[in-house]
Amino acid sequence: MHRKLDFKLYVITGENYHPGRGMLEVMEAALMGGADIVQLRDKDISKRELLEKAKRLRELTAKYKVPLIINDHPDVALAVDADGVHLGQEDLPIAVARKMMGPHRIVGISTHNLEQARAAENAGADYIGVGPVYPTGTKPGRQAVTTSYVSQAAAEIRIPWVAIGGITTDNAAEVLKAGARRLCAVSAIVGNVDPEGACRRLLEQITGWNERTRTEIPSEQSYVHVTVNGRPARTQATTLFELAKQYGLESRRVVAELNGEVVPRQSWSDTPLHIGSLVEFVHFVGGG
Ligand SMILES: Cc1ncc(COP(=O)(O)OP(=O)(O)O)c(N)n1
Ligand SMILES: Cc1nc(C(=O)O)sc1CCOP(=O)(O)O
Ligand SMILES: [Mg+2]
Repeated sequence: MHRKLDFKLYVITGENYHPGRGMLEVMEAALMGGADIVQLRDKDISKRELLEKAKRLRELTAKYKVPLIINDHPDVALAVDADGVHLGQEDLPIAVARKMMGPHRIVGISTHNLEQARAAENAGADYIGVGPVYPTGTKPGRQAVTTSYVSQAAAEIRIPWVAIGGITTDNAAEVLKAGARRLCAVSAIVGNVDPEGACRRLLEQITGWNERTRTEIPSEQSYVHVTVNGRPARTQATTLFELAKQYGLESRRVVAELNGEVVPRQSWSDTPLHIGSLVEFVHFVGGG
C-alpha cells in the first residue's frame, strides 16, 4: 500500500514566470505561504540540468517537510530521492512508472476526461490532475475541460485529485463550488510578485470553502450513491436534471432512464434521485 497522500495546495515551478528571480527563492516563498506539495516542471532544459535543479529543490522541500514530485521523469525522481513523479497521458504508462518507483512513492497523472480518470484510478495512480479547467498560457493550445469535468471528478473519483489549469484567486471559488478540494497552480503563484501571499490567499479560499461546507472532504451524508450507466457514482445532485448537468449532458441529445423507465426531458427537473437509483443516459447515434 502507498502511504496516505493528502494536500490542499499544489504548486508547480515555472521559471518563465519570474525572470530575474531564482526558482528556489520563489518556491521557498510558496512553501512559506503554505504550499503543501511541490512539483519540479521544466521542459526547456537538459536532463542533466533538471537533475541539478531537482537536487536543490529536494533539499528545500525536505526542510519544509513537503513532498517533491518530478514532472515526466521517474529516473530523475529516483536519483534525487523525490517523493514521486507526475505523468501525462503521453508520458510513460502508470504501470511502467510504478515498477520503477516502487509501491511507496507517489505516481500521479494528468487527466482531461472521466474516462482517463477511471483508467488512472484502475491503474493504481496515487492522485490525478483534473484540467485544464480554464485556458492557460502555461499549457497553450490545450482545450479547457471547464468546471463540468471538475463536478464529474467530484462525483466519481475516489483517489485524491487536484484541479489545475488557469486557476487564480478570482476563479478558485467557482472551482471549489464545482467540487474541487485541492487546487494546483503555476502562474498565479510563481508569476505573482508575492508568491507567499498568493499561496496564503488561495489556501484561505480552499480552507474557508472546506469549513463552510463543514468538512475537509464533503461528508458521505451529503452524497447520494447511485449507478450511472452501470458504474457506481456518488453525487450531490438531487434531481435527474442536476445529474445530467453534472455529466455535461443537460443540453445533449440523450435519453434518460431512471430504474429502467424513460423519463421525458421536461420531467428531469422534477424527478428526484434516491439512494441506489439506477440511471442510464443513452446517447443518440447518428444514422446514415
Ligand atoms: C498536477 C499536474 N497536473 C497536470 C500536469 C500536466 O502533465 P502533462 O500532461 O504531462 O504535461 P506537462 O506538464 O508534462 O507539460 C502536471 N504537470 N501536473
Ligand atoms: C502543466 C499543466 N497541466 C495541465 C493539465 O490540465 O494537464 S494545466 C497546466 C498548467 C497549469 O498552469 P497555470 O496554473 O499557470 O494555468
Ligand atoms: Mg508530462
